[in-house]
Amino acid sequence: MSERRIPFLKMNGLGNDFVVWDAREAPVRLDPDAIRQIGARDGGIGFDQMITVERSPGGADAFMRIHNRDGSEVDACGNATRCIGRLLMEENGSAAATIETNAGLLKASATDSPRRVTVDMGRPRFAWNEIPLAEEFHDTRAIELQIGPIDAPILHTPSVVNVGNPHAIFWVRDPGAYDLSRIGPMLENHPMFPERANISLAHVLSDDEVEVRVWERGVGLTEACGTAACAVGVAAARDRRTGRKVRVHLPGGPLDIEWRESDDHILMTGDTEVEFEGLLDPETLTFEKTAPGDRPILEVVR
Ligand SMILES: N[C@@H](CCC[C@H](N)C(=O)O)C(=O)O
Repeated sequence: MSERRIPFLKMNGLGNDFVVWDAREAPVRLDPDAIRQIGARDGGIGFDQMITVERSPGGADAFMRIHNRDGSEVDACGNATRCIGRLLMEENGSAAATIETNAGLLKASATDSPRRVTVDMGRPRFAWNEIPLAEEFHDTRAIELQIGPIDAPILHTPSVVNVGNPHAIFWVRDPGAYDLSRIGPMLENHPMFPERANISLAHVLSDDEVEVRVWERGVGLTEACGTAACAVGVAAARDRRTGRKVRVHLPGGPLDIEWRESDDHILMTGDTEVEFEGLLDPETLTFEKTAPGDRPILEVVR
């Protein structure tokens, strides 16, 4: 057993779950193999993303580093931003927190419930080379891409958008009717997406409600994906399928998305949950759950 076991928190946003380390005082370094091992649902801690809270070089309350369960480092995670926002607001005793990410500086703010958090995810990007796509398209509301037989495609002409990470959204009648665990990997790794992509199947229910299932890049099927909800909200409004405020229903629950007209920013509001605390042995990669203490939550992971 290693002398220094690393404290962690297990959290989730609508079932999209994370292990969280506080690396502001002492670095936490885990290579992709270790991330895959501890992220595994069978035998590991089990998570969709690993979140490392670090000191912010840009002067925000903290920097948030994001790894997918496959060990890849990525730039954005909407649900984790709400979770880390909640921890930082609790730590600072304030109603707002700033979070630096590789995708930019984000702001979390409190709502009338401590577990419900709003995050300003910044502006969406629509240019083909910002998604990025492998081919030039002037109109990214519906790009030429399809899978299945040429004359009877299974899915086709997705909207694409980057909200800190790449998303493709297929508009369908019934998201539940597709075998997303089979189709998802094909689309995630499609040559059109040089950095791979998060894949959503979306059905517009009304002017302010959309139902969505997501295949996340580097993870697979998840209960919810905050950036996918943002991407769907923006793509739906851009195409006049809905208004600029929508409730996105994901398998794990709803997220409220507003694409604000005044500054083009996307606001996302939804629940966060603390599941348990634990200690990881960085040598053996084994862990144990520990009893919750009576202290600010982020102190637990110091
Ligand atoms: N679960 C996240 C998204 C995490 C990153 C994504 N899988 C990617 O590779 O871009 C969310 O809530 O946004």
